[in-house]
Amino acid sequence: MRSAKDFFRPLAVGAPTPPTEIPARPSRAIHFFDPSNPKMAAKVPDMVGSVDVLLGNLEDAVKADNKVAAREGLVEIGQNTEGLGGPEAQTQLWTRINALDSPWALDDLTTLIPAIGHTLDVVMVPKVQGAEDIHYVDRLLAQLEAKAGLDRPILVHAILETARGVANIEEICGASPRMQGLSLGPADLAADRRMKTTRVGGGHPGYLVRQDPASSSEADINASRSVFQQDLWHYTIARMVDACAMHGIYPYYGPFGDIADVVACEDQFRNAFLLGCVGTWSLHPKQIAIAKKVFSPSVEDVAHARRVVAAMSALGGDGTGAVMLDGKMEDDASLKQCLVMVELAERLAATDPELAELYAAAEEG
Ligand SMILES: CC(C)(COP(=O)(O)OP(=O)(O)OC[C@H]1O[C@@H](n2cnc3c(N)ncnc32)[C@H](O)[C@@H]1OP(=O)(O)O)[C@@H](O)C(=O)NCCC(=O)NCCSC(=O)C[C@H](O)C(=O)O
Ligand SMILES: [Mg+2]
Repeated sequence: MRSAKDFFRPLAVGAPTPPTEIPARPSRAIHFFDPSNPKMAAKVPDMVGSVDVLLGNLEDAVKADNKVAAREGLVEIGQNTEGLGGPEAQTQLWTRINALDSPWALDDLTTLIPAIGHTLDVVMVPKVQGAEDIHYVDRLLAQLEAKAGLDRPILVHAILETARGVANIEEICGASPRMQGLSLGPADLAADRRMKTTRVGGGHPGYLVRQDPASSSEADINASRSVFQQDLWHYTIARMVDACAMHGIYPYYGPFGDIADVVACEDQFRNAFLLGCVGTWSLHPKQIAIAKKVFSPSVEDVAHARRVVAAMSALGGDGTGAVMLDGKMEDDASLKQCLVMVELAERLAATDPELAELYAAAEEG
């Protein structure tokens, strides 16, 4: 275990100082593209400015024969795309490297950091099993940053895709000051857990609770009864939210593979938003708008939150006391929730003019 005094010291001579806080940059949609796919790569410049994060995916969904082309394609994009990546950019540049036990992960990092380390904001690491995986990436990044002369640390994001990773979730989140967040990897996680599903994220019609029968007679048991589909991912997302909040980092949903079902996609994203996630992955251009809508607080919620803040301020501004608003009691605890909402809205509005206009109109109206 590292001593508390060493925790914020660089892990290599000449590497940038690790961050003491992870900036809350907008990251509602982490849009995945395959840099070896010319059609997808061609769309990247037009997406800059309108999506919070563009992620060059090097891992699953990229064919083995294209691994080198994907890495080189990402270098080309990172070096030549105006406005993409870096601390001031509206659109961050992330990558998902190959798994640490694969033949490609080492070359991914040793190629990308010298070539585009100055614009690369976050490295997403798949199939993280425990703190040891983060420690390995942490040290290697420090060495590569020092060698490349970078002046800011690249952050690390872990995907939860194994039962061991979920069991070690708190130690993963706290393994390095570089840890930026966690995403759910529902497809790999389902396989590792031996869940009996075949989907990439989302619900399952068989995972349900049925209304009690009117009586224990055979007729009533076989009668039609309401069923309520449950969320397969609730437990894991809730664990992620708590572990991330405890460590001051950010939880994200992950992939929703049924690209055609935009309605269920929105529902699944909203569940994650309500539980505390700050964003999700987008696999197809049409999922970007869904993610941006869901992970931005609604105009109605922001308007209500502002009213609570104003009512509690009128009471003295120190959070003590209680008021009635629309028949409901508001106090310090609801004020704190409302401040989460208002602060998120302000942060998003600062980089999203459309949203800024909507929130401003609600304030005036
Ligand atoms: C899912 C797709 C294979 C669908 O592609 P396609 O059939 O080409 O869709 P469309 O014909 O509707 O595409 C319309 C045009 O848009 C371009 N396109 C498609 N997707 C993207 C994209 N992500 N970024 C940019 N541009 C995109 C198409 O090229 C078409 O262009 P044009 O012909 O010029 O009009 C495809 O969307 C895709 O591969 N998406 C990414 C998949 C991915 O990244 N998967 C990995 C993440 S999920 C995962 O790994 C699981 C996880 O780890 C876990 O364990 O749970
Ligand atoms: Mg996966």
